[in-house]
Amino acid sequence: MQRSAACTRKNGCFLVTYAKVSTELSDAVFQAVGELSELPIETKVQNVADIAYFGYLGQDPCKPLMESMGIQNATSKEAVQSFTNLTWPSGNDHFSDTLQLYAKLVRELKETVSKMAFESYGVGKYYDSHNKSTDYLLRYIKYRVPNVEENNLGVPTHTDKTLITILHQNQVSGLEVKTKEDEWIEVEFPPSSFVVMAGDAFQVWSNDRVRAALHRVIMKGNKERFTIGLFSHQKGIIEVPEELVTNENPLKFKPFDNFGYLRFTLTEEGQAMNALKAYSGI
Ligand SMILES: O=C(O)CCC(=O)C(=O)O
Ligand SMILES: [Fe+2]
Repeated sequence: MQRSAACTRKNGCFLVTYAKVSTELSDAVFQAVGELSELPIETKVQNVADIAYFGYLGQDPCKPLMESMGIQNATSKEAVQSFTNLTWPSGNDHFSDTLQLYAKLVRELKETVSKMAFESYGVGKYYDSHNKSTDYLLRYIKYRVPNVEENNLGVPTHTDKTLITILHQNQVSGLEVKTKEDEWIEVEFPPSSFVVMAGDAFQVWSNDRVRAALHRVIMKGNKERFTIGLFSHQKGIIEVPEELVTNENPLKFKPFDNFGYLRFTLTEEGQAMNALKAYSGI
């Protein structure tokens, strides 16, 4: 299998080296979420959310290898603090300081990348108002090593429902991206690298110019895998900028409610792979 060509614009993602997150911070954040994942299950299940996947997920028979927890509104100091109070009632300043700094820096990366994307399409004037209405969810995802007779699928094939997802992993690989030619390619994360991935909301915003990355996780080897992702969603309604609607590329989507869509994808109808067209296609 090729390993270098997974993250390309054509596949809806790219790899960046981001030195603002130092090796020390990266190690500290993986250690912090490692400790979080070791807390008793009774503590972790208290992380409930209005939208299921924003909170604690685990023991799912469809995804038995995976467990995850989300910190909603993760770039707000108060939100990280109240998450920390929930999980460590006697306090854990090291956890909240580490997570806050990490979320702030990865958010800056997301902002830089989105601004560049807006400018490259000649619609930079919309960037500020778009940026103000972004919601940030920070999640860790932990994958255990499968038992001998178990399937090694960590996360089944999907696109994210986000505008942009930014992923960072410990040393253990497993993420695969599907090309337009229907080939699966494993993503290699060099040190200090992050995967920037377009989600369905970005596909809508770009009027189908950018395709949301189709991806999955396959566990290989005998080490557990951790990923930390910053998942950004749009509050309010996304309208395709009029500049991106042309005779050659007519409007493909109705005004799009990102959170409404997220809820829709958790319904039976929305579990279909063509959920985006079903929800918002013209
Ligand atoms: O763990 C990964 O690399 C990807 C996780 C993922 O695709 C997701 O949580 O949406
Ligand atoms: Fe994903």
